[in-house]
Order: sequence, then C-alpha cells, then structure tokens
Amino acid sequence: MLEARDLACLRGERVVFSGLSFRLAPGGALLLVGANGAGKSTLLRLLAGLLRPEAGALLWGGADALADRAAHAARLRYLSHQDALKPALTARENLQFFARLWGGEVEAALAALDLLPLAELPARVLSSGQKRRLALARLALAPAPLWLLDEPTVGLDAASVGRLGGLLARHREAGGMVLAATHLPLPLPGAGELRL
Ligand SMILES: Nc1ncnc2c1ncn2[C@@H]1O[C@H](COP(=O)(O)OP(=O)(O)OP(=O)(O)O)[C@@H](O)[C@H]1O
Repeated sequence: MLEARDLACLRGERVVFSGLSFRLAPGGALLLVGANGAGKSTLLRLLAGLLRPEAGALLWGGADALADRAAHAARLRYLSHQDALKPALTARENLQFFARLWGGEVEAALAALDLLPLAELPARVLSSGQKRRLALARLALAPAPLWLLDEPTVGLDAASVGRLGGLLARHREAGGMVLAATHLPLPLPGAGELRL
C-alpha cells in the first residue's frame, strides 16, 4: 500500500500543492489531472524520491517510504517527460543498459512495444513516438511494484497506446500500482482521479 499524507511541495518560493493525501492499493491506478503548472510532474518527482516534501509523509506498507532512498528507488520505475535514452546506442543497447541494472529479457521488452524491427538503429534516429516506445519498453523489463508515468502516451500512435494498455493491465493483474499524469486518454480501466 502506498499512502500520501498531507503532502506539501515548494518549487522556488512557491507552494505548488499542500494538504495532498491519497492511498493506492496493490493493483490500483490513479490518474493525476490538472491544468499546466498544477503540479502533476512535481508530485511524480516527489513520489520518485527526487524532491523532498516540505510537509507531510509518504508511506509504503505503513513505514516512511523516503527513509531509505535506495530501497524506494528499487521499488519503482519513473518515466519522466524525457525519454532518458543514450542517442549513440542502438535501441537494443539502450535496453541492455537498464537490463544490467534491473535484470529482465531485452528481446521480450523490445517485442512488447513492437521495437524488434528498430532494434539495431541508434536512438538518435528514432522518431519521437519511437523514442517514447523505447522509453516505455523499460517497463517491460523486470517487475517493480510502483510505476510513475509522466505523460506516457505523448507522441504514440493508436497501436502503441494499445500495447501500453496491455502492459499496464498485466502489471496491475500482478499487483502492481500505477500513477500517471496525463492530458490524454489513457487505457487504465477503473483508475481513480486525483485533481491538482
Ligand atoms: N525548478 C523549479 N523552480 C521553480 N518553479 C518550478 C520549478 N519546477 C517547476 N516549477 C513550477 O512548479 C509548478 C508545477 O510544475 P509541474 O511541472 O509540476 O506542472 P504540471 O502539472 O506537470 O504541468 P504540465 O501539465 O504543463 O506538464 C509550475 O508553476 C512550475 O513553473
């Protein structure tokens, strides 16, 4: 169980949000919605352990999730606005890098986002939607219970959104949790909504 209690966060001198609370159970999903600048990416960065809350607590299984940053990092996958790819490495080599960190089957992860035909191309020549697919393929490598996704479907074609929907469904069936910030429709049936 992930629980946020009365979280507040500052960026610069400004309070981006305060008094923010929610709970997410295994298999659960939460959509973060709100206008540009409302704080969706800020909240995801905080949940990923990359920003400190100004007030409040983040609990995992009832204990302080941020007390041990390395343990928290190991239980999550964070996909930001940026695709975090090495441009000179091929699509396959990019995934091999993450597989060395987390384990997992590179060929299966490539196949999950239909990237096998592009596996030998350097990431720098991929189209923006293909780069996003390669970033998302990291989710298919090795299991981690908490997925934090910032605008995961930007630039994706309909078939790729469908493939991501399959990944999300299998992750949740296995007890995984998803928090996703989005302005676009996302295949997350039964997801709750948190409006910032
Ligand atoms: N490093 C920073 N220093 C100061 N203010 C910042 C910083 N980063 C973000 N902000 C501010 O924090 C607020 C929340 O930004 P955030 O990126 O979380 O919004 P968002 O809801 O994800 O927006 P969008 O829908 O445009 O992606 C914005 O007003 C932004 O200008």
